[in-house]
Amino acid sequence: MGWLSRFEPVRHGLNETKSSPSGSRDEPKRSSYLPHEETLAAVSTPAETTATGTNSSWRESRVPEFPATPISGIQSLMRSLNDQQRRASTTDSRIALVRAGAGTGKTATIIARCAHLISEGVSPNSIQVLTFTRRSAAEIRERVEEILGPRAYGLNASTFHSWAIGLLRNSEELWGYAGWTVIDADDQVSLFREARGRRPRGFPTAGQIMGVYSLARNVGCRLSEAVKIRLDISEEISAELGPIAREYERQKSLGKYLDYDDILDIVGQHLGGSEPLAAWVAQSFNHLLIDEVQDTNPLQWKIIHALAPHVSLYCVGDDAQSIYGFRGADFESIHNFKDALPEADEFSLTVNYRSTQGILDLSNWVLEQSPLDYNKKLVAARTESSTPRIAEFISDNSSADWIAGQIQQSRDQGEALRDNLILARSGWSARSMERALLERGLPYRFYGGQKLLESAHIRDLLATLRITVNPFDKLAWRRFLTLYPGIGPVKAARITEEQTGIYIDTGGFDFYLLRPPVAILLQELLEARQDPSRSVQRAAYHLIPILKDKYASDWTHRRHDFDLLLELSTDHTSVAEFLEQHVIDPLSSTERTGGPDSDYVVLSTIHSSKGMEANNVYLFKAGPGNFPSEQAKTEQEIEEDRRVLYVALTRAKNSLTVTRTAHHYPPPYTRFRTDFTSLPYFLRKVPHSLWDVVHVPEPRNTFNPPSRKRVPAPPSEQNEVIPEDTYDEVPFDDLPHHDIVPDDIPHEDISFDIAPYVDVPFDDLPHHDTVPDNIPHEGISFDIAPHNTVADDIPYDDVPYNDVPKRSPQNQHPEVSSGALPFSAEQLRAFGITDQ
Ligand SMILES: Nc1ncnc2c1ncn2[C@@H]1O[C@H](COP(=O)(O)OP(=O)(O)OP(=O)(O)O)[C@@H](O)[C@H]1O
Repeated sequence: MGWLSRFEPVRHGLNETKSSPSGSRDEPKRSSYLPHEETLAAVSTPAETTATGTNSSWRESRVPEFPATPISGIQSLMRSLNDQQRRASTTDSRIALVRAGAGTGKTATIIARCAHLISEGVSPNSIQVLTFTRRSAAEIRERVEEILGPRAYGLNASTFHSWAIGLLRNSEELWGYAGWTVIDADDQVSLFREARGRRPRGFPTAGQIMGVYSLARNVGCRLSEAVKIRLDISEEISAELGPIAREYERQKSLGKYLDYDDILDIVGQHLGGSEPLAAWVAQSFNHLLIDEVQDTNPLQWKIIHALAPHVSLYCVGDDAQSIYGFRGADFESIHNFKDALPEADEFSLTVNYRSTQGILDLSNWVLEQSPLDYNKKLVAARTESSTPRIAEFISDNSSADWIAGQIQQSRDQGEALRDNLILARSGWSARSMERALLERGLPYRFYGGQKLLESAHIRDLLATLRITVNPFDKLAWRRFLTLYPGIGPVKAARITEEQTGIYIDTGGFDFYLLRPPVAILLQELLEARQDPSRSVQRAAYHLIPILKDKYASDWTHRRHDFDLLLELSTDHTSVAEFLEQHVIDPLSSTERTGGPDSDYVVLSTIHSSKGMEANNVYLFKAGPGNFPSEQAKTEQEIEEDRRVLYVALTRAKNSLTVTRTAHHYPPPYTRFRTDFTSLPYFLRKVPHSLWDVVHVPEPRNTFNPPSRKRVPAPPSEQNEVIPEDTYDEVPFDDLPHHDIVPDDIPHEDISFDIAPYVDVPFDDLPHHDTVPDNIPHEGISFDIAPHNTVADDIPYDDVPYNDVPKRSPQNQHPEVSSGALPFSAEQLRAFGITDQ
């Protein structure tokens, strides 16, 4: 079958052979997250709706749904735990905090906790685990199922956002966001770009404004305070950001959009504002378990706090692994746990089962250098020894080539590729590593890179589907219409206004006013709204010829993504659900490559590597400027970067190799004119006993500046950084990826791979307009690196800043009737949440 024929009219559609996401097993449908009909019926009984949320009400409602019977899986699990873990996982405390260091078995303990509860007779349906990544939610669920078998089916484990959107969706009449579209960071930036308008050079970019606005919402501070933390701008400019945020909110309301921040904020505000509502929501799960609690931000805390009186709360975390401060995570929340919830019992786990003592010694040393007292000295249970290695290179490319060579050698000696984990600070900084792996033909999966649904060709296709779910989605209309030759932004905006107006008046579109191809596709998609795979097929069938032209330069690379998209769509029962789930929990485009048994190297950003471990870990590009990052200015930011390094080091089981590059591209290719010796650097004075220096002969075919004055320092000096005077001008043609930039682009404006740990949408990069559309943007960065501008997982508005209006019926779209805070007594009564 030809490739395009997959997208031709379906006779034997994929839906006919649709299997459950977890395979052929007849898996009971996971419980919907929250108040659904049965729950509503149940809470309508006065005795229960008046639950006050005291301990006794929690205990009374904890009626076992399965008889407690011995299960051999649980017995052997309990035997495999140490005393501390066993005590922590079987506690009777209603509120518990397990605070422990890296590799001490926190994940093992939360899994054991779930298994213990179920074996005691608690229904898996009434256990809700909240995690920070889809991967760890899936891991917890799968491992509990491995231990207990079918008895564990129905355990709820999801990310905070996924859980919160489930809550909004399962009782839409109450919350009032039916038909609203969840938008991702790219769409947010587009709205901010419009709200920002034509401001002069030097004014914060749309991405930066979005970043500070999100920060304000997450930490609950005023916008102007967030600006002071994040941006170095005058008060006059800062004052202009309030109206921009207000306009953003207005546009969101008109387009019926929810951003990431809205999802948690709406839930947090409502639960925090109404105890009966919190009690009602908590009816769906008697046990709430939170993984990585150190990464919760004030909004997430608000939710936990509101639910705490009504459930058994079990939290695990490690303060030394708190690395999400940039999106509002409160490092102190774990320290203040007992103040917030005095009833809590604390448990600690102190023995590390993952790493050799040599690896832990280096990790411990890194924390010991901190002015903060982490009070963590990891001790290995393992008796084998290994000493970490440091290898220094003259360029990132030679470092990447060497790592790839090491992995290839180990594979030749029979080791699995999956035994190797390569860690980089950002998707951008991992690029040269990807190139080296590709060159050697080593399959890899990349965690934390560009997400599938973020790529332009996929967004083009999905825009079409989005209109059918939310006819007011202006961003989607415009993206869809401008795909067609002859329709520019102005015409697209006119058609959008026209059609949304018609929709408000008639509840449908006027197809006669649209061009035939547009009308046909739209009509087909409207009919297929309950069939996501058919929708994807139809949209692909119509649009692929257009997209093929639009992305001609790298079409062969992009076209396979449509297969993946089609595969993903089969896991869902409606287009709305499909679109939403993949915005909430996006899948990296490489996460699904290879079959489940295929062997591949794992390449990950450090932030995405939480909870991972591997026999051999390579920390790529750990030089000055990265640890801490040059963008880390405040003490808190520097400390957070120390913890990022700590997370990276503690992923290693048997061997740990740190690489760094002594050379940085000189001006004019970057704006880095810094003397690197003057930068703070966590690994500058590492005692020689803690690592072995590997002297690597410079490999062939790597970036090698022609007039370089120095060779890598001899081993004795390798803990020192080579001074800046060794950086010579590097001709453009020696820069990696230079060949993707055509000759007519002004090369002076371009550098590559040098924007550490930022995911700035291409269109937000300065100079982006110097690069024509047919150049693959992924390969290009410019010499800017705003610090963590785009956070990918953040929550909405308590209006911590006075200048942005509260969400209320008055400032929403005419059709919208709810969203006001808090719910009225009438609303609560109507939904059986209260009876008076
Ligand atoms: N009691 C035990 N006996 C043997 N191995 C154990 C025990 N507990 C945990 N382990 C192993 O130790 C490793 C680390 O465990 P786990 O991932 O649960 O730690 P963690 O505290 O969640 O780590 P991190 O926070 O660093 O991701 C895993 O390989 C796990 O199988």
